[in-house]
Amino acid sequence: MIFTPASKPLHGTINVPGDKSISHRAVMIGSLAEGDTEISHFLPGADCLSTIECFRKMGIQIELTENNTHVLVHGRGLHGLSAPDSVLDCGNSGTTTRLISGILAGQKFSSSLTGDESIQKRPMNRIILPLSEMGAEIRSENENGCVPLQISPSHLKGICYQSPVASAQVKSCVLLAGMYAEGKTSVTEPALSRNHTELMLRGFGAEVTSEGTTATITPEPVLHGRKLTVPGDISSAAYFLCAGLMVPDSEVLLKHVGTNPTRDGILRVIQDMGGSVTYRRLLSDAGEPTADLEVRYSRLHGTVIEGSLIPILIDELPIIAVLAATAEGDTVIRDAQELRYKESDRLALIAENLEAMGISVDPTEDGMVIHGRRNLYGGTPAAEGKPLHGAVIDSHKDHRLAMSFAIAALAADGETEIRDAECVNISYPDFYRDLQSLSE
Ligand SMILES: O=C(O)C1=C[C@@H](OP(=O)(O)O)[C@@H](O)[C@H](O)C1
Ligand SMILES: C=C(OP(=O)(O)O)C(=O)O
Repeated sequence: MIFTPASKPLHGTINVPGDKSISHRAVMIGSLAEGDTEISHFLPGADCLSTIECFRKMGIQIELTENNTHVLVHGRGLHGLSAPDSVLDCGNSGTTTRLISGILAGQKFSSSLTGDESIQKRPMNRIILPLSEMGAEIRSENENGCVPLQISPSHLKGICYQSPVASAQVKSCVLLAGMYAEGKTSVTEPALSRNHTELMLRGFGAEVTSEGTTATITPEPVLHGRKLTVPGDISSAAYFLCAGLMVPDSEVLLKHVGTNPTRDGILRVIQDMGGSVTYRRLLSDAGEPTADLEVRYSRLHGTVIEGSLIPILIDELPIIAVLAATAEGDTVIRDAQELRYKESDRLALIAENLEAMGISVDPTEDGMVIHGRRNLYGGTPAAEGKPLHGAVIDSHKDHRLAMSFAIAALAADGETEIRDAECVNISYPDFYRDLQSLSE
């Protein structure tokens, strides 16, 4: 797909699609609840649809309406899943694979799960190890620490797990398995990752406590089906936040964005870089805060992004790197080695693609230094003086790279071609339509 530079300021309002993490969890926890769960503003991305298909295969009736953004889950209780008659396909979704494994470890039936080419390369030992410690029978079929995974019934016992990584998927997997264990289960992480599982389990009636970076669950909760509205995904809003900041004289309003403090690292970084974002209409539902975010073009400078900030902006690092490329001075990213284990090696591909667009980048083992070119950006959206060069970008079918470089193309001095651009379907099916709407 071909992208052209912005020829005028971006203006408009985006109804940000539902949060991917929360959409997955609503289907999973709703399936294990007693009675119906009605989910509004569900994200109809391919990843969340994979989660729905997996639960349908285990006997849960799930109805989709309103262009798949309204979901009715007929929950069957904590022990109401039935044995799937074929392998569970998690598609491209790490969240589906890791969270569902925790649930499957507690079932009285055997199951196997797999996913696409990218999922087959992603590390699963990070969940196999703690689940095995709980007594689960889980193994990687090819003994390479990846899917396909085989899970057989077993007796689980609660553990206190010290996770070596700040990963919400690992934490959630262990907590979900903890619902079926004997005794309490707790997970301590090196830094706090997104806490949607803890908040949602609590909202459905489970006893889950959080103290610092430790979350603890009491087993055998009775979960009650409920109505919930999924906040807009800050990871999707991120592309338009950055576009609005980058293109001179732009002003964009992003509606009903989730601003949970375990997800809002990008807003902290933008503030640190000198960006203007105004919060309006602040609301909160079951512990999940939301706001309308108004973003304006700003003259940005480089910053340092490291430590406990990393897990709270992990999926936004590709677009933050693009933003940094258009800022004045250097931006340093450290402690982000986790980015190598996503849908692609995002650290390598961010650096490679920014360089293809004329930005000088010094890659490191756990991050990079980006030498921003803001000083070359003349302060008008005209093609002359743009900080980046148009280039051919290989997304490696990674949705976050495709979207990040579609935004980079706005600040480039010629056409940019993005390969496999349709992969945005994973987390933001209407991304290109929404992007286009800001230039009309
Ligand atoms: O729990 C979740 O919903 C997610 C956790 C993060 O992964 P890790 O747990 O691997 O950090 C994130 O990158 C992913 O997009 C969604
Ligand atoms: C890493 C991501 O998702 P997942 O781990 O669920 O595949 C992502 O959406 O950027």
